[in-house]
Formats: sequence, structure tokens, C-alpha cells
Amino acid sequence: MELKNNTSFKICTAIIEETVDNSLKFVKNVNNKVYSKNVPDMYEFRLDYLDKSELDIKNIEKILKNESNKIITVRWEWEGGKWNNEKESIVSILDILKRAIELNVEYIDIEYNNLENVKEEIKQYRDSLNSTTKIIVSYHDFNKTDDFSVLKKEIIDKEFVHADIAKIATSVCQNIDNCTILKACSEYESKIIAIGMGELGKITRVYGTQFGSMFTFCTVSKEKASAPGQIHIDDLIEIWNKLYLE
Ligand SMILES: O=C1C[C@@](O)(C(=O)O)C[C@@H](O)[C@@H]1O
Repeated sequence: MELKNNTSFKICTAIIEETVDNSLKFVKNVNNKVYSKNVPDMYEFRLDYLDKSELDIKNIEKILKNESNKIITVRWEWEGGKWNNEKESIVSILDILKRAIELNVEYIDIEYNNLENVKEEIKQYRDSLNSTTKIIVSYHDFNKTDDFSVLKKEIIDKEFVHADIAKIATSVCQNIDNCTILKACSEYESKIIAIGMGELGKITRVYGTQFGSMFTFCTVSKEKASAPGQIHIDDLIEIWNKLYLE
């Protein structure tokens, strides 16, 4: 996202539609500025939102082959997503992510709390194909933000065993939590996506990219936020332009 003074920060919008066609229609509408004056730099396709009737690899390929700059995420229920064992029995996450890797999708996102062998298999598959896909390893805490020393030692440094990019999204319960998130942005500059969730965490969604977070997540429609505290893209661009212009 190029701001008026040529400062550039990246914005991602999550697509949380229940069908492949609606997901692609939503992206087209966003690119045509139907919902917002500004267009994000990239899209996160949250395939965990897809209805069971949509779960066919050929159908999902229509998203994997979409020309937008994208992250493919299939978020398990135990990590705050919509994926469950019933959906997994229809088509496995591994098959979806391996197909994404084969198609050199820009990013795939896997949970830190996933099984080690699953993370290892995905990384080895990507490396074996010399795929250009980058691996994001995500950690979410919807209740708190641990101290930086705990997040660093127990989560972020361990994410890098399989990750090209580490991600933490934790709930901000007190202002010091924002300092923790921004410290993570700064300490792992350009190799991390760090977000403070909830109303109190909005400051990290405004300043995080300036401190070093690779990008931030915005919504393009008030009704379509994929996490608590996401700011509308037009509001964020207005804030950024005021911050970096006046
Ligand atoms: O992990 C993240 C970050 C996020 O939870 C947020 O807080 O904006 C939104 C999710 O869609 C994404 O996968």
C-alpha cells in the first residue's frame, strides 16, 4: 500500500466466504472498490469457512490458481477457525496445502500448535519441489498476551523451525501487551506478522508494520472481520496518511 509520501506498508484482507464462487466474487468486488475506496495488497483465503459441499480439490484449485497475491489458510477449530474433523474427512488440509505448494501460491499458513510431523511434512514437501511458496507458522491466543520473553522462547523461535515467516496474534488485555507485540515486530523485523487482537490491540494494527511486521490485516466491510479489532482499510489508510503526512 503506497501512502501519499511513498511510505509503503502491506495490508491483507481475509476472505471468509462459504463457497469458492463467492470467495472469487468477493475478491473481484474488492478489486473493483465495491466495498471500500482502497484495495488491499493481498488476500488471505480462509478455506476453513468453505461449506462441506465445496470441499473438492478441483473446486478449491479455482482459488489456488486465482491471480491475486494470496495466503492460503485452513484454520482448525481449536485455533479459532472453522475446520473440523468432518471437513478433514472430506479433503485433508495436507492435500490442500500440498496442492498450493505445487502451484507456487505466495504463502500458506499453518498453526504452530499443529502436529510436528504435519509441519515437517509440509516444509519437506515445499523444499523437495523447490516451490516458491513461503510458509507462515501462526500462533493465536484469544485470552491473553504472554510476556515477550515467553513468546520469544516458547513460540516465535520455535515457529522458525518450519516457518519462513512467524506469526503471533494474541489478545491485548492491558496496554503493556501492545508494547510486547510491537517489540516482537521490531525484534523480528520483516520476518514476522505480529498482531494484538481486540479493541485495545488496535494500536498494533496501526503501528505494527512501521515497527517491522510484514503486514497487517484489515477488513473491507464492517460485517466481514475475521478477528476481533480489525480496522476498516479506508480508516487505516486515512490514519496512516495523517501520521506520515502531517
Ligand atoms: O492469523 C490471522 C490474524 C487475524 O487473526 C487477525 O487478528 O487479524 C486474522 C486471521 O484471518 C489471520 O489468519
